[in-house]
Amino acid sequence: MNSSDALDTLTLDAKARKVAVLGAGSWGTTFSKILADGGADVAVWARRPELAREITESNRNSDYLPGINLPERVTASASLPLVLEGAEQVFLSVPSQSLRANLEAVRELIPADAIVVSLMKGVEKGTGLRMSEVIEQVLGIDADRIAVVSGPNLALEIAKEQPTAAVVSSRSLENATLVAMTATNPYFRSFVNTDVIGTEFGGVLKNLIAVAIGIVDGVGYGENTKASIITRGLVEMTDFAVAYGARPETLSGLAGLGDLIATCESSLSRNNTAGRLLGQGYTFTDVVKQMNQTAEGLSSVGPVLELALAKGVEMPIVSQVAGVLAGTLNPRDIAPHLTTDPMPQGE
Ligand SMILES: NC(=O)C1=CN([C@@H]2O[C@H](COP(=O)(O)OP(=O)(O)OC[C@H]3O[C@@H](n4cnc5c(N)ncnc54)[C@H](O)[C@@H]3O)[C@@H](O)[C@H]2O)C=CC1
Ligand SMILES: O=C(CO)COP(=O)(O)O
Repeated sequence: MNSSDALDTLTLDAKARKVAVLGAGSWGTTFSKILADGGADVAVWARRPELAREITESNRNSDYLPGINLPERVTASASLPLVLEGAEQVFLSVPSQSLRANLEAVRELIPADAIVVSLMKGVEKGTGLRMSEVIEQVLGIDADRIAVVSGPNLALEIAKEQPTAAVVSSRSLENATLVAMTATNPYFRSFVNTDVIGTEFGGVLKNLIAVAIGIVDGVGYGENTKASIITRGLVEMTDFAVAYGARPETLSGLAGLGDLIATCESSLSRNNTAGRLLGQGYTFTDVVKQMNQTAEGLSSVGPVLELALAKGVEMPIVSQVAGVLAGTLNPRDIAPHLTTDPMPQGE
């Protein structure tokens, strides 16, 4: 059977029944709720046994999702073998820079046919690899068995069951579809595509533009400045992703424009919040101390600029963000730098 025949025979019965989620932060926990509300039994791995206990016994994760009740189908443990046993799909939601070490610990435990799904939006420092590439390298599995999820997905809004869409991407459309069926419920709808590069880079790059938006917000600039940065930011995102093989339409979809809008507009966004603190005059070190959740943009700005340089892609906004993070650019000076060329540019 070729893959399109296999797709034709897929029915909703093919939804995974038992899944594992590694990482019990705000997104890992929220995604567990999405999967459970879609009908799966979800085992979550939490590093801290006391958090695992709170999730299983009280159906709560009060540090990350205050006020949210989790479904009974979500249970948690600090034991990786227990969580991974029998999982048909394994979702990964740890900070990007910790993925490699975490994968090394689970390499032998992931069930042989399980689909491995990245929920993360970062690139690895030092290698510049996307999360699906780190998964492929460390686990040594075929790229068809790897999927990524991205989109306008602020965790707390989804945990409150506000209607939301995302996109699941895999080189195998069949596997993307299996994951999307499992990650669909009355308030969360997953679409599919096969552009893994565009889907992953959309999530990485919008974080950097959201940091820029936070910075100008913190300075006190208004809507024109922000709209200019969002619009030109989307051009930077698209140029970069296409140079690495993405399809441009992916960047106009949920994983690109969709996520850019959500992250740039919301004070729930940690990247936006980190930028706002920088714009208010806090140093990078102060900001890192104040953030008690992951703001991936702060770690991915360096590797993204290295990747851009390697392909000759100009990223004036991302470069300005790097300047503010390094303390070499006054946040007030970020806005006019939407191009590096003093001559008028074609839009
Ligand atoms: N929170 C959100 O709204 C969304 C987050 N994401 C992505 O999901 C990924 C995870 O982010 P969040 O859950 O939001 O972060 P978080 O900061 O809320 O939680 C991270 C979790 O990983 C754990 N952790 C920290 N260091 C670790 C390590 N070295 N090894 C293992 N676990 C470690 C923490 O204890 C925590 O449970 C990020 O790549 C983020 O971009 C994607 C979509 C939405
Ligand atoms: O990815 C997200 C929304 O889609 C979450 O954004 P932050 O990581 O900036 O909170």
